[in-house]
Amino acid sequence: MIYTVTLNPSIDYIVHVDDFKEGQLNKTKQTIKLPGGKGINVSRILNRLGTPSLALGFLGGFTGEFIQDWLTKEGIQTTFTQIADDTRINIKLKSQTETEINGNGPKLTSEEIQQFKEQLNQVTKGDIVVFSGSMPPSLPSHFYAELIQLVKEKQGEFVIDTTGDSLLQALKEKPLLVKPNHHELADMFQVTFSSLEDIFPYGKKLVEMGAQQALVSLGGEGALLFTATHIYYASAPKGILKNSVGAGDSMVAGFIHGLQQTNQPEEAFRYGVACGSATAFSDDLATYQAIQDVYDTVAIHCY
Ligand SMILES: Nc1ncnc2c1ncn2[C@@H]1O[C@H](COP(=O)(O)OP(=O)(O)O)[C@@H](O)[C@H]1O
Ligand SMILES: O=P(O)(O)OC[C@H]1O[C@](O)(COP(=O)(O)O)[C@@H](O)[C@@H]1O
Repeated sequence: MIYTVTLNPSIDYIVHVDDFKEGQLNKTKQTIKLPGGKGINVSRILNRLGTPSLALGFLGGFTGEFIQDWLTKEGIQTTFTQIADDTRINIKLKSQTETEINGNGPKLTSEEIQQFKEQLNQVTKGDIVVFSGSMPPSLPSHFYAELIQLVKEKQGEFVIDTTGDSLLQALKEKPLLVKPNHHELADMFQVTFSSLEDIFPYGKKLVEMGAQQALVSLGGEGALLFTATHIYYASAPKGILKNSVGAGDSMVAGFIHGLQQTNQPEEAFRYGVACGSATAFSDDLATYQAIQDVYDTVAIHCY
């Protein structure tokens, strides 16, 4: 079974404004409300690819209900821990440029946290747990480390898509996959990248430090995959950018799906790139058909 863990889900409120002017009254051209949060996005794409998963995390209030209803309608299995506070709303403002305002997240009680941890007891050998995204402020900084230990005790595998120290600490536990984007990778090692080759030593480092596979996404420039033996590069498939929110999560979902289907990292990479780009070319996350259309155009170069 694949479990996705979204500790800090969100409603993604996507607001299109023509010619946004700061400090003035602006009118929206179009608004879209979507269930968000990285693990939830992974579950939604897996579902479209026909790979079942169980979505875990915290949900509360009217915002939590919106997300739960949406996922139920899509036929996604969920066991969210109910919380008293409201799930956050993240604003994605699309105008001349893209601006994001992400909420900090709700308050969690110690009972709610304990209840959530008990969910991980159902993990068994060979299951994959996908830990994705930020944590609400009431969780301790070592929370992911604690959850990873729980999964390892059960002999499960884990994927982690988060940033900074939580990601660095997780590497020694041998994640099946990590997926920083190039900005996050540069921040982690306090460096700057000015060419594709600049990224190579740091991608390799993720593998040397323990990752079984490391995807480094490059937005509209494509992506790199580092394995113990190879470096693969895929330029981004061509299309019209509509909304890149969730592109990274779609890539993670595509990779996991591809790996389950074929057990070939290169093939998993192809699925990952197809899902990421297909989502970037869609208002919501990519549909199955959009993914298939892009899949046929992905070209991979092996270094
Ligand atoms: N403008 C774009 N055109 C084509 N593909 C894109 C575009 N933006 C993102 N993608 C695809 O989605 C993947 C993940 O996007 P990225 O923005 O790097 O992730 P994140 O959302 O985690 O920052 C990229 O590696 C690429 O394959
Ligand atoms: O948990 P975080 O890091 O605050 O990110 C949450 C945001 O990330 C998203 O999951 C999108 O992530 P990506 O664009 O990286 O795929 C949004 O749905 C959500 O608003």
